Amino acid sequence: MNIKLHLSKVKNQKPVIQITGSKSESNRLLLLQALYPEIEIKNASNSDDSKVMIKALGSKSDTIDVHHAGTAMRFLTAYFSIQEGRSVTLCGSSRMHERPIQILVNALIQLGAKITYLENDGFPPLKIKGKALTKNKVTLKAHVSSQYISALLLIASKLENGLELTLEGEITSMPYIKMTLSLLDEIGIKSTFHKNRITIKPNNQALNTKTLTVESDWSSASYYYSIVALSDIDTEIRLTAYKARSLQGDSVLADIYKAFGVQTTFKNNTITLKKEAPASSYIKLDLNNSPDIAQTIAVTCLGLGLACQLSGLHTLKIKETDRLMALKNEIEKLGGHIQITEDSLQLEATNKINANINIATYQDHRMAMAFAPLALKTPIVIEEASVVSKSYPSFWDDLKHIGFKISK
Ligand SMILES: O=C(O)C1=C[C@@H](OP(=O)(O)O)[C@@H](O)[C@H](O)C1
Ligand SMILES: C=C(OP(=O)(O)O)C(=O)O
Repeated sequence: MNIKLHLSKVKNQKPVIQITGSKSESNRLLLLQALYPEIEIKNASNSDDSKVMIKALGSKSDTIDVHHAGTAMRFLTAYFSIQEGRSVTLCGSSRMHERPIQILVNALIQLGAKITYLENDGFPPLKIKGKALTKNKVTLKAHVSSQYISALLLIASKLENGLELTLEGEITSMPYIKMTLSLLDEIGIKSTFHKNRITIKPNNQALNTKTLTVESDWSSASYYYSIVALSDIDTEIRLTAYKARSLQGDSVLADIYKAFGVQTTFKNNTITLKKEAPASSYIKLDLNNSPDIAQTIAVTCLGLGLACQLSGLHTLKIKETDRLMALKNEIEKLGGHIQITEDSLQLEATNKINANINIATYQDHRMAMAFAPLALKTPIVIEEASVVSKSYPSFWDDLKHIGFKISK
């Protein structure tokens, strides 16, 4: 369903929004909980991707459908590879069947796993016959998706001889690898990461019972950073529940949005975003470590009429959609001038945004959420608005709470 958005001003009572738990942290902890039931999880994400993960891990079926959830696809491929005696078909949405998985599958096969492709080589759906994996050394190309690496790390302590993983080439989305290692550390599984080699010892004993509280999702916070950046000086929005030391790479937003005049303060698990100054005139960023906020930042720049140069975007083409192409199409409809390459985008400064444009969302939650803040500049229509549930089901309700007018 399409929705029309309009917002003249954020409601001025300093609204507080409770954001659901990080889907990245949740999907890691859910998998670890399946391996180590001693773990208790608080503030887990209510996203579709986490619901898919919960359902898959609890399912006895021989066919598991992960829909659009990349983390579920990659993490469960590793998980089912070590479920001895179990045979499953792991499939997803039509887009999931276009998202590459060969690097992970090859690594698991090197460790002894039995995995075959049911349609196209290198892509889901997969047939996985679970067995004990006894080999422990594997080398993997690290520039395509960090999810392959996290998938192996999550099961590493359950491999008979642990894991010695060598990463080849430039490492993409590094904070997500560090998040995986930090969560393992929190539950008592130690690792070493020297140069390009990660080592984890086997652990087949029960862990000490442990409750972990998932921090709220920083990628979801990005849309509020954009809203505040596009608002008048002194506009404030509060978001909860965040931690002083985040495991999420997208917490870099607090630094990045200073250039847009947005200051972040942290108090009692709440962050306050406040527009304090005009934005800089030009934005140049390498987003290799935080690819999920690229769309948000590009649209903030468009809304503020700023030129920007974003690099490190080579993974965007294999996400929920080809995000570079999708951004180009929709920004051009709005009257923006944008050039894209395989791994970057360049936006020219524009001072006019076309009104009442229908923004296509390409089954990508982040397309819908990234363009919504533009309603502060001009009325805008978001097509297939329900896509947001992949990571942030209450997004539209929360926008209403801060004053957005939303009509069907
Ligand atoms: O491990 C994770 O939770 C994620 C890793 C990133 O993917 P890539 O490593 O494929 O860039 C990110 O884009 C995705 O939303 C979540
Ligand atoms: C890329 C994303 O998710 P995934 O790869 O897990 O589908 C995302 O949430 O932006």
